[in-house]
Amino acid sequence: MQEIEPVNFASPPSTLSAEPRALDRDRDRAAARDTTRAAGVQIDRLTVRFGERAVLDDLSLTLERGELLTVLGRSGCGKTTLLRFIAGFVEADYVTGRLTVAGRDLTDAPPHQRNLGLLFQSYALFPHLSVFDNVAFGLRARRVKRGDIARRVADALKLVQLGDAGHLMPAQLSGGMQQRVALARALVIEPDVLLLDEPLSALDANLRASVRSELKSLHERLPDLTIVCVTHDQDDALVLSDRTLLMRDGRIAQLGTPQALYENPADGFVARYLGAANLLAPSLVFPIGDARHAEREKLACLRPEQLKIDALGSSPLHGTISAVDWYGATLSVAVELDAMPGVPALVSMQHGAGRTPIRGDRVSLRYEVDDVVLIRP
Ligand SMILES: Nc1ncnc2c1ncn2[C@@H]1O[C@H](COP(=O)(O)OP(=O)(O)OP(=O)(O)O)[C@@H](O)[C@H]1O
Repeated sequence: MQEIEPVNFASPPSTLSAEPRALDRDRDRAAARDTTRAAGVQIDRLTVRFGERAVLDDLSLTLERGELLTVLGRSGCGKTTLLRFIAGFVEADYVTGRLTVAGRDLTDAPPHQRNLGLLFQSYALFPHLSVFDNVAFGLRARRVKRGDIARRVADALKLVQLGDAGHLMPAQLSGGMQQRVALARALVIEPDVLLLDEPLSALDANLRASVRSELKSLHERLPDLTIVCVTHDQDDALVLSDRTLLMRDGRIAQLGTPQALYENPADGFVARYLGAANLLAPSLVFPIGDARHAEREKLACLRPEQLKIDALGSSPLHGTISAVDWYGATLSVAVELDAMPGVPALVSMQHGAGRTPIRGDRVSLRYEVDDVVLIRP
């Protein structure tokens, strides 16, 4: 069933004159905008314990308003629990720590008072409702006026490029279009934060790429909307994120731009998680005389595209090609290093750039010493 939940429902209409309340509300909103410009979501010292186990362990995090954060990590590391905490779905008994969204302390607020849009893995829409009615659902629950509903639904559908689809039924839409309707439904309530849990995982590879671009352009068109997106997919993180949070066992392994995580991983776990990494003994890649040559506590990290295959020569890295895999535009070449048997170095090269390597070739690997990053194991 549908798991997209606009969680902010209306308070009953006031019997008092609507105008002063509306003015108050507008003034409050304006004030909130001013004072919270820099703070979209703030999490302070969050620990979630189920029994003995801390699923989230003393986690602190501040997102700027309008930032798109992707949350990555292995299965079971606590990604969904983090999202559920923000949404208000983790029972208070299990939680210590505080949550502030758009300047409001929401730690103890029930889910329906948090003004969040949720879009979870399954995007199934209500099959018996038209696209319009699916999107209008949350607004009707909040008792928004009819005319306003029509306008806001039209705006939300336009935002996801489905301005003409309001009259269609879900069964008449492709998977990608259904996912966009689900997004419109999350956005129509004008949430402060959009929480996405694996929003692309039910889509096939092509559709995934296209909905991913939609999401990116949507983020550009809604600069004030803070988005937290849990994903397993590195490409989602690389394409979408302002910043990526890589989690490990309920803690932050590294938080930064995807580029920072890729180019300057904090440790071997991060290096291996985001893209392929060659992790080598520093003595193998730094020349004698370079202080880093003698470094024993660290690993030297070189990405596959930073290695070049060369004729056997004077490079300290040499060995035998053990596999050549073709990925369309690129070739991935595994080289069993003489100095490190059993853990082949990976080289990525453009297909068609020079002679295609052949399994069994004896080769050297060239690299720039300046490209090598020293990291914790
Ligand atoms: N209500 C709960 N009671 C007990 N344990 C729970 C509860 N919710 C989650 N867990 C446990 O907490 C751990 C983290 O779960 P969570 O769903 O946050 O992981 P995840 O990183 O999102 O994993 P996945 O990528 O597989 O969705 C898991 O071991 C899970 O079994």
